[in-house]
Parts: sequence; structure tokens; C-alpha cells
Amino acid sequence: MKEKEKLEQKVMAPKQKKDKAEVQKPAGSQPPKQVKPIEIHGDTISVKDLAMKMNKSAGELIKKLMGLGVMATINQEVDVETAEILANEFGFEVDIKVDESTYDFIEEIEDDPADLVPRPCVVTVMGHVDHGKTSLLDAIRESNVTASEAGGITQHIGAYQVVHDGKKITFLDTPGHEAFTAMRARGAQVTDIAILVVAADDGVMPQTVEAINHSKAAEVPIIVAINKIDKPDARPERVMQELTEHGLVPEEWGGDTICVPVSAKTREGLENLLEMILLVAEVQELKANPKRLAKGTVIEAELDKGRGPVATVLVQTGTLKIGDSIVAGTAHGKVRAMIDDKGRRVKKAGPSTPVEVLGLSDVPQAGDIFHAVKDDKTAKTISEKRLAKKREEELKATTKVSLDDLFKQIQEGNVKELNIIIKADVQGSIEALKQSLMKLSTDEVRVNAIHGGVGAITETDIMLASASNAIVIGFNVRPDANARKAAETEKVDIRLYRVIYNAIEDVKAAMQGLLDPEFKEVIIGRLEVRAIFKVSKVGTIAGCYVAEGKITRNAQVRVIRDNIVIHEGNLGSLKRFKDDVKEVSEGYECGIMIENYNDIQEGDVIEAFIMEEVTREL
Ligand SMILES: Nc1nc2c(ncn2[C@@H]2O[C@H](COP(=O)(O)OP(=O)(O)OP(=O)(O)O)[C@@H](O)[C@H]2O)c(=O)[nH]1
Repeated sequence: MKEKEKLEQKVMAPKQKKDKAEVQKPAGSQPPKQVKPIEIHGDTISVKDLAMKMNKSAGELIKKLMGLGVMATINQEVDVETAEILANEFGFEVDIKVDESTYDFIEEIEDDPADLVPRPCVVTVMGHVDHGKTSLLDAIRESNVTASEAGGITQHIGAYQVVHDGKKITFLDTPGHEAFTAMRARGAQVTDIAILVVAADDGVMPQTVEAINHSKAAEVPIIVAINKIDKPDARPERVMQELTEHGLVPEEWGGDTICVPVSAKTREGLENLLEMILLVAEVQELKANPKRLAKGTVIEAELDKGRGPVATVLVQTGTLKIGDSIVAGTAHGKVRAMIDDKGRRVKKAGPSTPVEVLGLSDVPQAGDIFHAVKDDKTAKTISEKRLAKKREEELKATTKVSLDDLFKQIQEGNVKELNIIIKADVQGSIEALKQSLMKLSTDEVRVNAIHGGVGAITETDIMLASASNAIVIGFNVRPDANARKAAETEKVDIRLYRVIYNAIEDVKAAMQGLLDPEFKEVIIGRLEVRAIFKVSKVGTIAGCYVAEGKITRNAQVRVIRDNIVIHEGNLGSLKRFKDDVKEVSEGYECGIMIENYNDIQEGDVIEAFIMEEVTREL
């Protein structure tokens, strides 16, 4: 194949998407394949468009369609399966561009390697509370303000750039791994390097460990800034020792973790830190194509009373220009104005540049991907399609990995690694659980404990689980209210245990597809027995009044006499007058029979309940 053709094919059919198309191909005999692929976006294509793609007349297609028993007009849409059969008839191969994500309907541009040029690295600062993240970010920013920009530093746009040794570095201004992981959960990968701030007088603390694990899960390299070295009780060596316990071995001790002692207060070591950032960035060989339409991520966004929706975006590739039509998540618009981190109006923004963008129709969410597209109409159409799809997906509520369907997902090849987050009341339990769970790894599935921490399950744990497709195991701890809510929206599986053995057995069973669903009893109604009818050969029928709730035909019942449960069993029949019914509501009367039980009496109370599948609590 000629080079150009090869490249063309690569551009037209990125690998991942091609696999998807192949899966969807109808089985059975296929006509001989032609090299020429055509793309179909979405679920349907019009006869006219399909004809154009194949350079055929619509008439030819309509004739073929008639031969296949499909009566179609030139503007009619045909589904992809039909399009595929048609295309094959004409000797074409269809590449169906379907992306499962909500944030799609955009054709990804594949860059010509010749267009790629080095871009600044993007840095996020993480660390334990009060270890000096904000102080460090401020110190770096202030140290790098030139006299001419002095007024600009009050401008706060969620990210800023500094220049060191003639090279730019972009800092994201929302410190903390929470923001970082929340973005990652939305599919945005913006950080190239994580700066882990550890106070020299305090050492490695729980959130330090969280930050380490969140960075590792995202496969982002970590540079440690040992902060507050100006303090008399600073003990950098101890920090390094503690870091080693968490898998970060300092370079000085033969490892590969760069540790830089700094003080945000005296600004000592800041130059060195910037140097190290540039060093790590250089190894990463970060590149982007400034010549293409821009693509990036929304860092933060708000509705400004005077200016309308304002989004701070980080351009990751391409160049964003005034007048560009853009889509960001489900918002769209035209770039009306751009303001850089120094508060200056700019006309364009290249790779790794943060800018505030005015002109969107709506406020996008932090973590939304934005794209510049060829015109307003395209932007609007994409945002409408995304909105429709979002609504649809909200209805469907896609599920992440859960123990209940783990086996199915393993069999389908969707899961090769089972990521687990462990929260427990004491460190010892975390270690014990971690060791035992990791031992469950098989040839098919590797079990990874990606994070462990002491304390309640928090929203941050859920976001990490969502971003890493992990399940959360709580041992003697509970999720807090925010975590429960987040788990529901993010569809993260939380499992709570009081016995380590049970947790391990559950994961093991889930991996083998042997996990039994667990049920919880839900009381749906309370009935009073008001009359008894003994029918020979049939049994005892209780005439009841539904005092509370309802009773359904599939319910189970409990007979209560003087507050003592005397029988529990299935309902044999449920009737209103002579008719069998499915359900009787509060305030109505009904006749019931209980399976294999005839000893019911007037004055008994009947509790109706159903068993509902639940998150297990062992
Ligand atoms: N002596 C000294 N104090 C520092 C240094 N860096 C920060 N501090 C102080 O430590 C405290 C916490 O600093 P912040 O920058 O707010 O810490 P943070 O990590 O951003 O805290 P959160 O945003 O609350 O998580 C403040 O009182 C700072 O003045 C330092 O290098 N030396």
C-alpha cells in the first residue's frame, strides 16, 4: 500500500473505533472487501449522503435498496446495518464511528507527526490540608510576575503560566487531588505532573497518601515538594523516610522520586522546584499540534451577571481563536473574547494555555472537554445531539463495575483488573484486606488495591472509584451522606463489611460468578383480619382490611397475634370479591389465603413484605 493511502486509512479509521465497527458487522458471507472505507457517524445516514460518500448516484442506491426490499427516497435515512449491506454491495467497507461517551459527536483529528511541536507541561499541586498548597502556588506565581504585569496578578482564572529558563509551565490553580480526580471522573486528563506538597514539620498524612494514590491511579509522575523547611522543627529526612513507606523512594536514596525542599514563605528552593518540573516535562516529550482546531478541557465555569457564561479552559492542542465556534460538553457558542491569566485580552491561545472564554450559550461543567469546530451550525448540532443523548443516558443509567456483574464483565472481556478502594477503621485491617484481596488475582483478573485509608468513605473516594472503575470496600466504616449521594449518581458499588473473611469471600465469589444477590425485607403493608371463612377442600380465607400501605400478589406475609409472629410464608391467593387481583391498596378490603397455613384468626394482623436486592451489609 502506498504511504499516502496508509496514512489516509489511519486517519479515516482510528484503531479503537475500527474494532467497534468490526464487532457490529453482520455475520455470514461477506462480499469481497475493497480497500476503500467510508465513515458513518451515528446510527443512521441518508441515502443521499451515503451515495455521495461512495461517489455513486442516489438512483443507483435506491435501485439496490429496492432489490433488497427497501423502498427509500433520496432523503430517507437508513440504519447502519442497511447502509453496511449497501456499501458492501458497491464494494466499500463501512467504518461506523460510534462513541459510547456522552461527550462525542466530534470527529477526532489525527495529527500529522510533522505538525507536532513541544508544549508547556501542565502541573497540579496536591497534598494534605495546611501543608501549603495554596501558599506554594501563590509564591510561584508572585515570584514570576514581572514589573509590567504587576497589576495582573489579582486576576484569578483557575490556572496560570510562569516562565522559567525561557520555558513555560502551566499551573492549575485548584489545588488538591479532589478536583483532579473529579475531572478525571469526567474523562478529562489534563495534568502532566503532580506536585505533592508535604510539610517538613508534619510529614506524610492521610491526604498525602490519598494524593499519592490518586496520582498513581492516573499514572501521573509525582515530584515531591518538601515544604516549610524554614521552620525550626522541619525534618525533611523524616518526610523522605515516610514517603518510602508509600512507594516513593527519593532519588538520593536510589529511587526515582524527585524531592525538592522548599519554603513557600521564604521562597527558598522554588527555582529548583521549577527546574525539576522542566526536567520531568522534558522526559515526557510533551507535544501538540498548534495548527489544528483547538481542543481542551474546561477548568472551571460560572455564570457572570454582566458577561454571561464564563469558562476557564485549558487549550490542550490546537489554537483557540476569537470567532471560533466551540462546543464544551452540552454548551456551544462562538468565542467572543478571551482573557489570559494576567487579565489581558488575547486573540488566540495555543497548547497548554489557560484562557477565560466568553461567548458560550450555557455554563459548562468543570472537566467538560471543549472543541473548536468548523462553524456555528456544527457546534449547535453537536450540542443538541449531546443533550439528547445525555437525557437518554440519564434514563438508562449506565453502571460501573460491581461485584454483582463482575463475572459477566470478566467473561465479556470488559474487566481485566478489579480495582478496589479500601476504607477501614484501623490501618491494620486495610493491610490485612489488601494482602488477602491481592492474593485473589488470577490469570484473567488482577486484583489491585488502588487506595486504602482510615475513616469513613468520602465523596473523594467515590470519585476516585468512578474515575478508576473501582469498587469501594468499607470495613467497619460507613459512607457519609455526600458519598452515598455520589455513589448513586456515579453508579459506584460500595460494599460494607464487619468481618474480613466475608469481604474476601464475596470478592472471590464475584470473580467466579458465584455471588448470590442479597435481599432486604421491605414492609409494604399492614392488614387487619376482620372475618374468617373456612371453605372445605380449599382452606381458610381471611377477610382483611388494608390498614396501611398495600398488599400485592407476590408479597410474602407474616401473621402477627398479640405482637408475636406466629407464621411467615407466601400468599396463596389475593382476591377482591370473587376476582383474583394483583394488588389491593390502603382502605380496601380483600380476601387472602396463605400457602400451607389455615390457622389464621379474626383479630390477627398481617404484615405484607417483599424482598429487595441490596448492597450487602455483612
Ligand atoms: N513557615 C511556613 N509556613 C508556611 C509555608 N507554607 C505555608 N505555610 C503556612 O501554612 C498554612 C497553610 O498554608 P496553605 O497554603 O493555606 O495550605 P494549603 O495546603 O493550601 O491548605 P488547604 O488549602 O486548606 O488545604 C498557612 O498558615 C501558611 O502561612 C512555609 O513554607 N513556611
